[in-house]
Amino acid sequence: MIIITVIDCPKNARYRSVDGSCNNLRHPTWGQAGTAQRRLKDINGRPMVSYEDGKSLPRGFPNRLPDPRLVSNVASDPALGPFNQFDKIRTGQHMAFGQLLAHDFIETDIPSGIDCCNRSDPNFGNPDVCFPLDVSYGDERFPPGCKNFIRAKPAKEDQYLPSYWEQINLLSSYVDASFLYGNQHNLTLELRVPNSCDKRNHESPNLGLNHLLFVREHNRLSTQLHELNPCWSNERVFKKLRRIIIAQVQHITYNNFLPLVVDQDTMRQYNLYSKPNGFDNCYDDSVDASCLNSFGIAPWRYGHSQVMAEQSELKDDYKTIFEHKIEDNLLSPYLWQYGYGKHVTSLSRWLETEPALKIDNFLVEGLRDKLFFITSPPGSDLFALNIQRGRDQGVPAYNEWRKFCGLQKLRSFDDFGKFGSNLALSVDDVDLFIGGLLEEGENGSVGPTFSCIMGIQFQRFKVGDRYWYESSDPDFAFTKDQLNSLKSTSLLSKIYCTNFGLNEIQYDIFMIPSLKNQFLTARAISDINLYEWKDKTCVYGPHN
Ligand code: HEM
Ligand SMILES: [Ca+2]
Repeated sequence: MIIITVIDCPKNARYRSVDGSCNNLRHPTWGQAGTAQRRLKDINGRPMVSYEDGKSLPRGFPNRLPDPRLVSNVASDPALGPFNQFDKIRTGQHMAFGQLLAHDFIETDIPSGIDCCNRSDPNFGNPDVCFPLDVSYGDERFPPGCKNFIRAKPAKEDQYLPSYWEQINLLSSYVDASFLYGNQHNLTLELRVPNSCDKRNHESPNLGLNHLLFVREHNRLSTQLHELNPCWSNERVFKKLRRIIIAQVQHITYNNFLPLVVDQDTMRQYNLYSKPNGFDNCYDDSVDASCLNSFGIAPWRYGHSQVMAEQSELKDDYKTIFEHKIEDNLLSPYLWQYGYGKHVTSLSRWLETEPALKIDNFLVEGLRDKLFFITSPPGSDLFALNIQRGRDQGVPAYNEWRKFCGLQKLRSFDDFGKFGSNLALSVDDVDLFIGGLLEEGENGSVGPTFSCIMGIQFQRFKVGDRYWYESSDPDFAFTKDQLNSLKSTSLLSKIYCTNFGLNEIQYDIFMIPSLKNQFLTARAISDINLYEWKDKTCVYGPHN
């Protein structure tokens, strides 16, 4: 549980807080872990919210809308394929980094240990807590009837709360590598080591691997920085390095990763690229960087459709593959921990070169039929969960978002092509998750509705972050040389090959190796130059 305390912010803090508090000095809780998610407002200033009773009951409650498992079945009919196509550009590591980022900015607070299908559970039938699925007869995987679904908790103690329910984000919303440094103040300060303490990091092997990547990067640079500055205390090295790693994550996210998620118009319209050189004082303290409910519920779940059917190993000849099915390896660190981590390199090779699946309306069997089936048989359906969660959190239907984004509403089911009217009873009821995924974007990116919501969110993460890495604020800025050095060397391929022991790697790890994105030796890609952080007055150590 996260406890929000009343905050008296230090005025000239040199480092961002662990939980995101005091980033915004006028609104110290904006973006803070444990606060409410936010809603977008339409052009008339009305919040984008849609509860059945206008306050808290899920959209469509109790059964005005088709059951989400049914929608999932309809939208995933292989006859409507092609099914499970590979992406022509993006790698598995593109998928994996998207999940890592999700674990940087959003984790909705959802209670556990409640069985909404069990009459003797005290919450049985309580619509504030339970919103179970109702699986139809004839489902090929799950028994008919009640299937557990626990509602996200409403936020209670937040000064910004409206009259309807908002849900809680347990993480700091800022892009601040909190997947690595955590979201709770005392934990990080006590350990003074990156603790990779996001409790979901075993969800999939690709995720655990990426956590490991940044733990190793922190530890590698920490030794170097200490050698350069022997008189620095451990705490000083830790804090400086945390700032450096956050800058790397911000730079990579905005300049290499996002351009492969949203279209180029969105990148430009929302000013998402960094300046090629020097500072950018884009900070605006009227911008709230807190995560938007609508963003976490559907657009940023686009990555579920990229997840491949396997999480495999590629040996050093880059040909021999040892396949591991994804459903057999969820909620388990086994793949990257067994044999004392000896298989990390081969797993990393596979993620780096294997194409991700195309961003579309299909999820692999391991997620749609067999999600967590080993730990909680017979498992679940992530597609259906995403739809139900959108309804649970009062997120309006797809057409409302088309309108919000200035796009034409779809008028009839013919506009959905082959899927027809099985998605909902009215075209205005189609859920955002499915409507958004049925759109196609340029070069395989997400379509215009998801791009629009993501554009707004990533602009807020950037201009609403006082500690944004390009800032020249004298309290905490990098020097111009440090910043330029970070901009020219922050490349995930370098971090990846250095920490996973690869001798060569393609220049842009988010894109499949090709003539334009060739393999280079690890040495050919520049590493971060920590000499820029050498304190010339510091020769002996360790003192302070
Ligand atoms: C690799 C396998 C993955 C698994 C097994 C997985 C599983 C899950 C599960 C079980 C949930 C909670 C569903 C609910 O009850 O609402 C979830 C939520 C979510 N996932 Fe994934 N996911 C995976 C990959 C990804 C990827 C690649 C992305 C993005 C690129 C992503 C983004 C999200 C987001 C944004 C949420 C909502 C988080 C929240 O609000 O708490 N996931 N995922
Ligand atoms: Ca964060």
